[in-house]
Amino acid sequence: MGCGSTKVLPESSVKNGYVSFVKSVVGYSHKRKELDDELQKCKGTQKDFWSVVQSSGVTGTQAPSRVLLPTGQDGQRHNKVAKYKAKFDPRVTARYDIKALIGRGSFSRVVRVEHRATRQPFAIKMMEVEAREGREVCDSELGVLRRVSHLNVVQLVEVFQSPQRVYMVLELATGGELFDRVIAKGHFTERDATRALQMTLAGVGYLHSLGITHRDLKPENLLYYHPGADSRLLVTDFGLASFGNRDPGGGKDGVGSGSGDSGVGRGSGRGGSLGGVPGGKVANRDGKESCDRRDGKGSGRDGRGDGGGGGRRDWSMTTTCGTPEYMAPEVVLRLPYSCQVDMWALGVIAYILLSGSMPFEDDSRPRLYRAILRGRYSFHGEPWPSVSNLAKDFIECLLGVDPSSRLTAIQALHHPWVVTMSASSSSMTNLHRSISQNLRRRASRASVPSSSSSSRCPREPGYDPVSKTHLPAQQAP
Ligand SMILES: Nc1ncnc2c1ncn2[C@@H]1O[C@H](COP(=O)(O)OP(=O)(O)OP(=O)(O)O)[C@@H](O)[C@H]1O
Repeated sequence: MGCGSTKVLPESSVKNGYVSFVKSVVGYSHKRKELDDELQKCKGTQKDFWSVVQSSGVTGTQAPSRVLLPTGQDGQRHNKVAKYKAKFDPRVTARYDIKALIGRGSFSRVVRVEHRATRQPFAIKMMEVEAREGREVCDSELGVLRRVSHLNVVQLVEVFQSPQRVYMVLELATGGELFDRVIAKGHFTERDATRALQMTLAGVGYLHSLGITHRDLKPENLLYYHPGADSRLLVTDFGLASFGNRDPGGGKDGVGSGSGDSGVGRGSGRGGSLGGVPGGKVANRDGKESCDRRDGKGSGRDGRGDGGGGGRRDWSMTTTCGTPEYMAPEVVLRLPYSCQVDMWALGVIAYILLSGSMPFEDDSRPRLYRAILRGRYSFHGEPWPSVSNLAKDFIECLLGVDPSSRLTAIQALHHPWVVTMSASSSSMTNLHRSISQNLRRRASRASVPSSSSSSRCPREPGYDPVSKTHLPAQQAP
């Protein structure tokens, strides 16, 4: 979400045409019509489906993953899938039947596949790794995915590699993005918000306990595993993730090239095993739920004890990356930062989840950054008068400009709002109407191109994007 905001990659590569999830939710039907029309026109021609999709502005980010190709175009879909299959390594197609396209990212395409022997569905994320940026994003993603095993983190099943491409076989999430569901439900309360946040916090706390910082948490990267009401939520997209200085594997995973397929299974005991992955999971795959704790926290606030475990993680990262609207002040300032940047992003997500609007938003990137640095946001307008004070306190505890003042993931899980609301069974205020209205309002504004939407974030150390000057190395936000 973010007004045509541009994701800032660790290197200077910038994702073009990044479109907000609000547009995806509200504007998709319109785009879908345009896409259908365009596909009709090029029926029988050699025009590539992807060029149609791209020129129509319907990207993987925009299109809800369930809506893959236009309906009523089955013949054409068949041709396109056939054409698309040709891009797959024969080792992959020998094992998996490519069914349909789910979406595409900056360096990737994600398809729905079926394992030929077990008929189990999976997703395959195919990443182009010939260019440096693609390889780096892939290295990062694979480095994390190889190490993780948790119910709320997307699970890697196996990997195939060639010099040009890496194919990651992942568990398939069919439940759509977090906000698809908020919109689709027609009814959304604080209890619903806390349940989504609980699952996200469990996944993020697990990552932090391994020394992994996601660095690009936002609603588009939170996918429901299945369409049912009891579905778990998965944290996905580790292209910007970092191990900081605490790489449990003793170094960044290289993707390698030209090798054969490789089982994964690291730490999860499931390497190369295709059977039973989606269905056979048990809570907390590795049996651990130790989350990070920051020293000096969790003592003075009721209900915010951290449950113990986990020492202070003091690794530092300095690279500016992420999606501007979700960037923590210390990232904006290019100060060394920690996994607490994810907690800031979760504060932004909680704010959006409860209101359908963004805490920090501005067409002008410098003004946006200025608001972030000041921690300036408000609880004015609908539906905030109907939102509980505890919910607002939760957000305030995450959107602290000083990273050490923010709750950690485990502390956030113990915040009284999360604990009481998620357990509540009484009916609560339906926030859906206000949320939808705010999302729609944003979407209509987002259709006006922003002057800052394609600008790049300079990467020099100490550069202050607000003043456009260089700051002293350790200047506090
Ligand atoms: N395991 C999965 N199951 C179902 N859908 C998925 C899965 N992984 C990714 N997707 C969907 O595939 C699409 C492309 O995802 P991908 O991670 O490649 O790119 P992105 O996150 O949209 O963009 P970028 O990587 O540039 O940030 C998205 O719509 C995403 O929701």
